[in-house]
Amino acid sequence: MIEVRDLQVRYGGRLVADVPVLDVGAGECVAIVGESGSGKSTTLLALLGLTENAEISGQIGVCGVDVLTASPRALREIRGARAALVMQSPQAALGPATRLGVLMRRALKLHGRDASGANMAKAVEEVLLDREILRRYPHEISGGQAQRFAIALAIALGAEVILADEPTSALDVTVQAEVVGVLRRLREERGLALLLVSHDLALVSTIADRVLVMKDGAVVESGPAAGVLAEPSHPYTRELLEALP
Ligand SMILES: Nc1ncnc2c1ncn2[C@@H]1O[C@H](COP(=O)(O)OP(=O)(O)OP(=O)(O)O)[C@@H](O)[C@H]1O
Repeated sequence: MIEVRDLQVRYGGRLVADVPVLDVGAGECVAIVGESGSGKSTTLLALLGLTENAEISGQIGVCGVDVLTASPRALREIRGARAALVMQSPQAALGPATRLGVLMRRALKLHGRDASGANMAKAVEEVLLDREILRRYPHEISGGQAQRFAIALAIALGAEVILADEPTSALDVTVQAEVVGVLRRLREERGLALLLVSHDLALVSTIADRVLVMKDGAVVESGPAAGVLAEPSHPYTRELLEALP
């Protein structure tokens, strides 16, 4: 679902992300962890061709599409429906003026998907939200509800890949556990490929198969999550682990 080779992203000549290999198959979950500024979000955005003013080299394949050479039309289909991006603060992206149900219906129609009320309610309930939320405006919901709504939208669109940036940063601990449970279930039941970006190694250890540890734009360690967490080989990974509460 995601195949990256020799990805390098530069801003003004400065290398901010250098990722030699990143693969996420259907039903797999890979996490990128690292401190603020290490290049995690840049890597995620580059996968969908969403980095502005960046110089990018290497190869990026998402859902079989070569992102760096794809037509605008192919990129729109990937970004809008097949590979969904769940941001840290999705409320800003949702805009203030339109009810969530209307937003969802528009997106579904735009991509030729099932825009029935039943399909929308099913998607919303799958992420443990009440279907009543479809009548609300974005400013009337919490950050955690907004993240779950973004995941519901991805489900309704039939996304194959979810790219999530700090998927639980806006949530309290109980809701965090619920969202992680939802993501885990989605990958098991729907074979979704998940790429998560997180500071939170504890969260990562409960859901990811593999982990990439980034520092100053470079991947300093990668491998199966259990191995990296149990026996980190890089001092930086040990530091991240020791910083856990
Ligand atoms: N549009 C941009 N123009 C110039 N530099 C940028 C741009 N976006 C990010 N950077 C720089 O790239 C580096 C990596 O940033 P990035 O947001 O990818 O890190 P991160 O690991 O995701 O951090 P955080 O956890 O805080 O989101 C930082 O030094 C940042 O200042």
